[in-house]
Amino acid sequence: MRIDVLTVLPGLFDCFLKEGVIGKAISSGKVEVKVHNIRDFTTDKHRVVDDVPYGGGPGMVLKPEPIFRAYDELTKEGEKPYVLLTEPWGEKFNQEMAVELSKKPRLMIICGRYEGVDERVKSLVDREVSIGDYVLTGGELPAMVIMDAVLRLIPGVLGNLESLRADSFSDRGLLGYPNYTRPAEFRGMKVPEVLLSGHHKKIESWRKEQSLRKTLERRPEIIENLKRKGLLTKEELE
Ligand SMILES: OB(O)c1ccc2cc[nH]c2c1
Repeated sequence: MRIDVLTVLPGLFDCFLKEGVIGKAISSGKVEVKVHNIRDFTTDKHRVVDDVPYGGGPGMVLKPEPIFRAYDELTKEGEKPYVLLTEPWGEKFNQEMAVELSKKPRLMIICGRYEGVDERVKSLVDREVSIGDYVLTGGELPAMVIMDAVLRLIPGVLGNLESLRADSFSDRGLLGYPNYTRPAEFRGMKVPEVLLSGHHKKIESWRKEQSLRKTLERRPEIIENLKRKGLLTKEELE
């Protein structure tokens, strides 16, 4: 997969693209991520990327020309990207969307700003996406959240060990089961006996039950959504 990111703050992505699972996936060539400074696609000497909104009002709006120039330049060759715009008012991002996006060969993420982008930019956009109902200073952090959730799903990115753990449970958006490690007792708090039993079938069944129980308690809408889509097995529904 290739991802092109358009942003006025490219420096925010430096650590994200160098460290951890995502950093390894990029350095190994499993995925390609290019971050582009929208300012590099301006033509005036002051490299202006935003302007005051027509009709008045607070803040500044990202101008359409530099973004269109970037899009035209970056799509001259190769497959056309599926274009996302990070916006506070976008469609709520979730695991289902992450799975869908992970199947696209190429993405472009235009990072919105709180004051917004010129409406005409949306003629380039396939999906306006929000990571939640809260005010941020820009769409760069949402872009990193989206990339992290999507890129970890690319075959080979998580590596062998981790991919064994990435079962259909987490990828259906169900909450995880409780995790423990040594010591078996700490300040009077004991690890559940089943996890010490070495009985893999019982452990797997306990973990599934814990995950379903936690999801039902904290995010019942996820269970309802999976039920509606027939994505819960008969055993899981019991
Ligand atoms: O919730 B979000 O995903 C989101 C996206 C972009 C911006 C820009 C300013 N606040 C934002 C919030």
